[in-house]
Amino acid sequence: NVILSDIRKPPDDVFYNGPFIYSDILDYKNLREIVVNNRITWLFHYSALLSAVGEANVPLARAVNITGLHNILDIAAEHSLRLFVPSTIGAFGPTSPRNPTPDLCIQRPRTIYGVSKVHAELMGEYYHYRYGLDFRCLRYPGIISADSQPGGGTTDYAVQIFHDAIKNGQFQCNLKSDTRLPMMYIDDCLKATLAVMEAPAASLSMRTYNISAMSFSPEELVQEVKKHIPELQVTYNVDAVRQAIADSWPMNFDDSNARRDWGWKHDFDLSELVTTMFNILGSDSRVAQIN
Ligand SMILES: NC(=O)c1ccc[n+]([C@@H]2O[C@H](COP(=O)([O-])OP(=O)(O)OC[C@H]3O[C@@H](n4cnc5c(N)ncnc54)[C@H](O)[C@@H]3O)[C@@H](O)[C@H]2O)c1
Ligand SMILES: C[C@@H](O)[C@H](N)C(=O)O
Repeated sequence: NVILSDIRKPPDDVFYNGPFIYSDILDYKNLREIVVNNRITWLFHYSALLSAVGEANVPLARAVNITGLHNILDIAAEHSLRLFVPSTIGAFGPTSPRNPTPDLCIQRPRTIYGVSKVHAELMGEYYHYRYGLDFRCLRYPGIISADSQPGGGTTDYAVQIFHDAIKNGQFQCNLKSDTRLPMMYIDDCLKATLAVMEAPAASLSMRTYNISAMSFSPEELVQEVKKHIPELQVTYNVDAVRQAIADSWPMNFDDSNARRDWGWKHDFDLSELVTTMFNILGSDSRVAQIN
């Protein structure tokens, strides 16, 4: 049984497909009430400000990503919950090895987002060793999905291109054409998340794992998209903030520990990702046109 929550109004498909409640992670009493009243056992903590919006509002990012995490850790420890917190390629920085980036290496990110995620990784591991909290964490690549709009991150372009290509056959990319970043289709992301949560504790040699599926640059994505929409017109208008962030992030992720410990294996490569996105968004736009 799953309860979804947010501080934003849910879309129809979320609202009509199961319980949805308002929950602000900065409200500790309310979190406790939800956990107690619903006898919650596992908590997936997704609330955060992403990299680009975090740089635009550091105080809010600090509150949500750091104070919010503290609330979640305390609630989870107090009620013996199994806790999942996503980390990110953004938890690495310019002094980390970038191609490939292993699980254990120097982590000196230069964004509030990255700093908050390194903090989450370390605090979760500390609570695990200090209080026995069952903390599990995956470092996600840029996640690409058809059912939500990009949330203000550096990898947003790789979602936006599909919407713009279908809507008007034009796309303006805010990263340089050769900026290579690790990416993943949402189904693989969810598969990995459930797998690490269900893995026997004895199989986990670490509490925080890199996961990887593919890595591409805007120009490589454009070539693949053009196989479906050959007339697509692409221009580049580089956003300096996002470009600086992307240039400090991993180009390829080494996820060999996840593959060895709990059998992680991705299903979607670039070509399958693009075909799937067009299948979903294409049928959505045909339904919208009919309506
Ligand atoms: N999308 C990606 O590419 C990606 C990659 C790596 C890691 N992650 C991680 O996955 C998580 C979700 O990312 P996303 O892309 O869905 O981001 P998103 O911005 O789309 O969603 C974040 C959600 O947090 C909610 N939120 C903000 N403040 C809140 C508060 N005080 N209380 C409760 N909810 C609050 C927002 O309303 C929003 O719905 C984040 O932790 C992010 O770091 C995402
Ligand atoms: C990579 C990830 O953490 C997020 N999509 C961002 O760009 O901020």
